Amino acid sequence: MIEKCKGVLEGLESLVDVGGGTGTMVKAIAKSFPHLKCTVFDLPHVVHGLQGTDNIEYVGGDMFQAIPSADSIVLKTIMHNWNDEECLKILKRCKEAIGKREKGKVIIIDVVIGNLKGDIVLDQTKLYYDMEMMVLVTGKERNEKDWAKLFFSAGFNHYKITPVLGFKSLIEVYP
Ligand SMILES: C[S@@+](CC[C@H](N)C(=O)[O-])C[C@H]1O[C@@H](n2cnc3c(N)ncnc32)[C@H](O)[C@@H]1O
Repeated sequence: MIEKCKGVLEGLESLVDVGGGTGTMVKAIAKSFPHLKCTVFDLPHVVHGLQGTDNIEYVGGDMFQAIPSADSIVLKTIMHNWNDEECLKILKRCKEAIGKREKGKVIIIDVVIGNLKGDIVLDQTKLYYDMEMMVLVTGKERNEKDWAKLFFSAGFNHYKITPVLGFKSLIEVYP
């Protein structure tokens, strides 16, 4: 992500990685963007006892209740775990977290089915994950139309999909 989409994070002052686990991705981002104030947000038992740094903070909580406020909210491989109703709740909490910030956006890293026309292997991988999500959790993989419906229903205004991360894409969603 840092190699291929550095511009996505440029100019931002703060970032929250929702469902960020123990902070693997945030540590890499913080290294490349030392002035970016980063928060790793995950369930309390996941972040319990983890030590932050000058620009990394760990916060425990529930993304369905409230998400810490920031310029950018990252959801990496989160949304495909949840059904549409649950995703709508998460996106609404993201919108509240961005508030009226001028640079505010949500950055989603996830599958977009059918956006790389002609790549059969990637399409098959995406559909395999769709099946996995259906069987293991309440989630699914989504095509652009599914994503757009969620974004607009949650009150977002526009979005941009960049298919640069293998079978996953980076989606910027703006209030
Ligand atoms: C599939 S993992 C993705 C982890 C990481 N973003 C990645 O891409 O490797 C989902 C993460 O969401 C977290 N999570 C699940 N429910 C949550 C909730 N209600 N609030 C905050 N985090 C949650 C899990 O603890 C886990 O770390």
